[in-house]
Amino acid sequence: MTKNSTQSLVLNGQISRWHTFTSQQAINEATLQRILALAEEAIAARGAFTIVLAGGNTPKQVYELLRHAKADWSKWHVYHNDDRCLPADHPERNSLMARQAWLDHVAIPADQIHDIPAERGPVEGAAAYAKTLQGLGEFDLVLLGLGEDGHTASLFPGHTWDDSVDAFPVYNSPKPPAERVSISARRLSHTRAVIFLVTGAGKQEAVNNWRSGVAIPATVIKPANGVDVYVFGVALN
Ligand SMILES: O=C(O)[C@H](O)[C@@H](O)[C@H](O)[C@H](O)COP(=O)(O)O
Repeated sequence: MTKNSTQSLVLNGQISRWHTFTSQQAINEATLQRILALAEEAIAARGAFTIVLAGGNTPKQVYELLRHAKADWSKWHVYHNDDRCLPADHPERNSLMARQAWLDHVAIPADQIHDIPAERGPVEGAAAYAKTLQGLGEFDLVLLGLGEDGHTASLFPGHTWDDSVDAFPVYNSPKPPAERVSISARRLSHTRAVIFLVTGAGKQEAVNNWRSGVAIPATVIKPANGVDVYVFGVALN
């Protein structure tokens, strides 16, 4: 048995389904299988699969599993939900992590991998990415992480963000670096599926707040089909 339970909640207008796993391997494998299943569905239905990647450390092991997966990579289109305003080859860049762990090792056409040009700075990078996203319909899957303070993507507590645009500049991020580019909450919510990947005791307080109705930034992600939250090493009190 690799999964403990699934519970559904409706809080702050967000539908969330909580899936707890009994090991890091189990949560990684379940995430991999769900991504591949959603890709097959999307490609069968619409001839393409559009995925928006999470940054940070948590998803890296899943990206490493994707490196060895069998998929019709020619139909995959990859975006990022945020990135840090650092040089493109900086080890802290989310896009570099995804390329090294996975994208450099599979045959997704180069023009179907859309890094955020965050090296151009928050304003230019956001404007360029908003152009990249223009006219793109519903995403098929958005992967998201959760920060200890309840942030997701680069939507931080106490910040305001412009939901009239698809991508926006971030300043004074409490998680270094201070300057970033993020897809907006509204645009991240325009998706057929969301998986939050949440592991480790450090996320316990954020999960407790989320599940007790505190409007942490993760709660602004409100796709019509709700969000799936995959957790390991965090108690669902
Ligand atoms: O640029 C980033 O860091 C991410 O966009 C951020 O939202 C991340 O997903 C969370 O902070 C969780 O990070 P970990 O997975 O490293 O805990």
